[in-house]
Amino acid sequence: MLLETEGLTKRFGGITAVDGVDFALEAGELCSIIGPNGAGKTTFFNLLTGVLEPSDGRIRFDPPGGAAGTDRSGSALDITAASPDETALAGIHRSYQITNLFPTLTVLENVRVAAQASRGNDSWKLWRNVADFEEHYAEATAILERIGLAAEAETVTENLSHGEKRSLEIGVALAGDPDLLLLDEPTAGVSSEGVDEVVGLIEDVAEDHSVMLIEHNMEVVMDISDRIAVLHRGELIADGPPEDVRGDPAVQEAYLGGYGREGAGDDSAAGEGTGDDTEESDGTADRDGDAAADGGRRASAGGEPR
Ligand SMILES: Nc1ncnc2c1ncn2[C@@H]1O[C@H](COP(=O)(O)OP(=O)(O)OP(=O)(O)O)[C@@H](O)[C@H]1O
Repeated sequence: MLLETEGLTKRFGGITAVDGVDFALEAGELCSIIGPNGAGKTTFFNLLTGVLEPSDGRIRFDPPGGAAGTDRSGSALDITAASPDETALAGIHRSYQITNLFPTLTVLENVRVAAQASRGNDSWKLWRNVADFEEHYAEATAILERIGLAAEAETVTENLSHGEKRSLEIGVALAGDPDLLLLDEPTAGVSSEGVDEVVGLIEDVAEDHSVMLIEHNMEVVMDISDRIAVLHRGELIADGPPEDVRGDPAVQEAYLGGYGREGAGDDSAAGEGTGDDTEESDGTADRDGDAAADGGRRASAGGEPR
């Protein structure tokens, strides 16, 4: 098992955002995490990457080649209390829901800086070794080729299209050659033509990485996932292959609201669990319910001290 959580729980005051989640990911899997707004998906990612410390439970990570920077427990690393730097060094990288790029740096520089940072404690010793510096450029250039942005290497990042920025975020997450990539809504806000490109990139990246994906676009989720895990009010209510999850009555009730059910068109949308107000033509869940509260909450979630 590459990643395993046991009774993973996060409480914020009276709210239990992640509630006793037992989850396991095999190496090589592409697993989507779905669920209504506020279900605990981003909190789950924040726990796995050390942005938040669990209130309860454990997280173990067993990268194929081993990893430095965290305590070992048995054969796997116990990363329950690891910091974001430590989880990154262990081999878990992520892309963010809200862009995490340096807007005024070039596309190449964004990936190069990430490649350098992924080397952990050596990253600040810029003068240490010119060869290392060259290596970071070479890695960044190879990543730009892979994500289809080689021609934009010298473009200032803020001038990229939204879809290109999302691809670049995946490129940044790829720097340092992680074992597990966590992608938080990589198609959010991307135009329908752009979505195909981002999805193609995710499929390509999943060829040689394990991937966990938070995604509201059910067309995308059903199409590319090996497995789907469904969170509802912090609890894992379903976990299995797309065809099983799609037909699961509890999932239909909590989130899908008719999506993929017999008689419903494949363009029906996942929703908020009411099944009555979320029809959209692109198969994307309605996420507008409490946009204002959402924005404020995310700002505080991202900045919460450990
Ligand atoms: N830093 C925080 N402080 C207090 N409450 C929080 C914090 N972060 C998240 N929450 C609460 O935890 C619950 C789960 O939020 P989370 O952002 O993980 O859900 P989500 O499934 O990612 O939602 P979305 O699809 O809207 O991104 C919500 O009730 C949210 O308000």
